Amino acid sequence: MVSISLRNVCLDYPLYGAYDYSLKRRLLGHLIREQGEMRIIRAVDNVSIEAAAGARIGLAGPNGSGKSTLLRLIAGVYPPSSGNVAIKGNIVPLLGLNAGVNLDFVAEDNIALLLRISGRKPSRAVIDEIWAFTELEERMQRLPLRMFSSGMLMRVLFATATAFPADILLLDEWLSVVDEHFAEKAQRRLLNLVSQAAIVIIASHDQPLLRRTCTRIINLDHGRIASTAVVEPTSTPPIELREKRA
Ligand SMILES: Nc1ncnc2c1ncn2[C@@H]1O[C@H](COP(=O)(O)OP(=O)(O)OP(=O)(O)O)[C@@H](O)[C@H]1O
Repeated sequence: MVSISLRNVCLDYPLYGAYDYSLKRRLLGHLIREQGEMRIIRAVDNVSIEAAAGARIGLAGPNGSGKSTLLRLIAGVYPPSSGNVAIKGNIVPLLGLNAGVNLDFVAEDNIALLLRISGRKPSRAVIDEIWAFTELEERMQRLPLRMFSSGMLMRVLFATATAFPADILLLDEWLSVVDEHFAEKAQRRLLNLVSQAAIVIIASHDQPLLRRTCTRIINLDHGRIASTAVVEPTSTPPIELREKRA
């Protein structure tokens, strides 16, 4: 059974000398280690969330309120500093560009690597199917990702991440770098993935999008859950990631 259980989870980012504004402190800091003075930012503060199959959760809140960090915790990118995270089911995290890629490796090696990380076998047929979705020239498969534009890179990463269905789908904002045509095609593929996933969590500043797509909206503030709103099922039409134009 697919589920997410976060119990009193905190995540602290260590800050390495970011607040040592004084020159004297900076110079002396190298000579005198100040014990017990590790500075941190608590990005997620005592968060508890339970989600079972069927959950569609929106994460809202101002810049820096901890939405992306919370998604990364659920994805297993970061371990919690304290508290407990228990996940059942495979996760597809769509958390932004460059996650887990090596820009010096050629595109097809990166695709193979990403597939292996998510427990899939990178067969020729799978890589070809992914490449066909990107609509990029065939020869580009053998070029390092460093040579790709951000839109091309997004195509490769998106096509790879969405090649297989997910039990749990994590989405952090969405697809601003790709051109119109690809965005439409990507949206169709994404909607398909969303409808198949048992649990979907979307972090966004777009309240109408969260209201259209989610059954529960968690508002974060300074890493804490400030409030949770249940979206009435009657006001939740079939999932649309974008506003329909009249
Ligand atoms: N790698 C990092 N190192 C140190 N602090 C970080 C790091 N990433 C985020 N933070 C801090 O953690 C807090 C939460 O950031 P996070 O990116 O999770 O917020 P967010 O709600 O997703 O913001 P936004 O809406 O702007 O994307 C912020 O105070 C931010 O400055």
